[in-house]
Amino acid sequence: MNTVVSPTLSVAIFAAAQAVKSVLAGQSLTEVLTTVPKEQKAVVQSISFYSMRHLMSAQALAQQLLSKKAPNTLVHALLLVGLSLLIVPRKRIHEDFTQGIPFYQDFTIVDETLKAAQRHKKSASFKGLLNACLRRYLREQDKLWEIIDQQETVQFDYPQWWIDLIKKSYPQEWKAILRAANIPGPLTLRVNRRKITREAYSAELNRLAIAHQCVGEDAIILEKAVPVDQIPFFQQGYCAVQDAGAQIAASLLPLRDGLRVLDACAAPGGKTAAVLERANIDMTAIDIEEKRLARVAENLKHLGLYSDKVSLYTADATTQSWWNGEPFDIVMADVPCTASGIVRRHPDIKWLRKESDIAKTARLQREIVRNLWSVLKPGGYFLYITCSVFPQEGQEQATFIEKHFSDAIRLEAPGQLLPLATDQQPRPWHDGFFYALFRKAEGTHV
Ligand SMILES: C[S@@+](CC[C@H](N)C(=O)[O-])C[C@H]1O[C@@H](n2cnc3c(N)ncnc32)[C@H](O)[C@@H]1O
Repeated sequence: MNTVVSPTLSVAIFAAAQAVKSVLAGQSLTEVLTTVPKEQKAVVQSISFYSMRHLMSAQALAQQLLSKKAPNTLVHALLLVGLSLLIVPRKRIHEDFTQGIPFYQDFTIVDETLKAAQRHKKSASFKGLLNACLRRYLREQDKLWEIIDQQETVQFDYPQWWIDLIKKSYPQEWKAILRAANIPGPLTLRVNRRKITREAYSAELNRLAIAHQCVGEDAIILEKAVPVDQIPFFQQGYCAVQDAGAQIAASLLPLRDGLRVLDACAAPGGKTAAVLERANIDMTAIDIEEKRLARVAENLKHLGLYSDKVSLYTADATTQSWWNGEPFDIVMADVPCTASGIVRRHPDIKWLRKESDIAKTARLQREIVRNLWSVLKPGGYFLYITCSVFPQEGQEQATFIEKHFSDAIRLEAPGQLLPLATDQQPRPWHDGFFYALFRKAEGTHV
């Protein structure tokens, strides 16, 4: 095992501020974090994720503290990161779930943020301003919170349009849905049933005194997250990391050896692999992004699931250029969506999405579904999936499929899976997903 030397806090704060700045300019945090040196990754990720989770609060405080606009985006981002570390004790929902976000003394946070500012000429000359803002926050925090805490956006740390939409869609559960997504998701494994049974893997974890919980058919939730290289038998392909909600896909399909299955939006291949673990099927997996599709191949190889029965194509699921004309027994359409159901694992989504994106993705989803319905055999199964909690991408699309295709028969499936935070279960065991399953009536023509 490699020993990773932790960077100093100021280095981590500086890198986290760069990451926050990039997200505010529209870049995905996952993408930004790939450029962070390995030895800094864990701490930079934990600080930038925390800042993303509580960005609305930090922004509202920054607005109170600055008499005018921040001099530049780097200084603004440093202020947001410094403030988000200072508000940890106020925002802490449950001791165990802060996962890696350490408590620092207030004076340490201020000093290290100022040292971070010194790392770049654009921020070095504004150390005085940062110092004044952070110290004023410490002096006047009760008064400041009294002013900003009236705002729903601050109470929940979401943009107002998002809060309004969740409130309208789920009048009973809206608060629990919003709160759940601000708590980091657990590390969940899917046991590769080709290599070991879930029971045997669980027994192995018990032997190693690794606390865990078995959920669903193949999932194991580890009580404490660890780096993947410390997951027992991960390197040998005995398990993969996959949210328990995502694992439901394979369990809904009537899989058996010899069937022709299409995974239409496959990358990085989590559901492709889960399906291949269950039966010797003839798998066609496509994805529009070449780089992401390459990860499907890597992941299948790692799990020992890659064979000549697997065909991978970089292709657009709204076209049929990739198709050899032979219809599929099963089509799995894990369509592109706003990803509003996986915010706890990707907190930048809250700030990257715009309300207008929902209609755009919903249009693309319908285009993909229209195209894929025609590659399905009569009598075949069609599984529509999104990792969204917005009904426009879930329930409304399922209703569209039922109405638009006269040969579509809707079958039993979970529908909208909501991750809800309750006092008993502050951290839900799955992300937000939508599943609708259809059968194409027999006697229809492709
Ligand atoms: C929700 S992710 C799929 C996750 C994957 N099924 C899994 O379980 O690992 C959606 C995928 O759709 C792909 N995608 C987006 N537009 C597409 C299109 N028009 N045709 C095919 N794939 C598309 C994206 O590149 C992305 O990899």
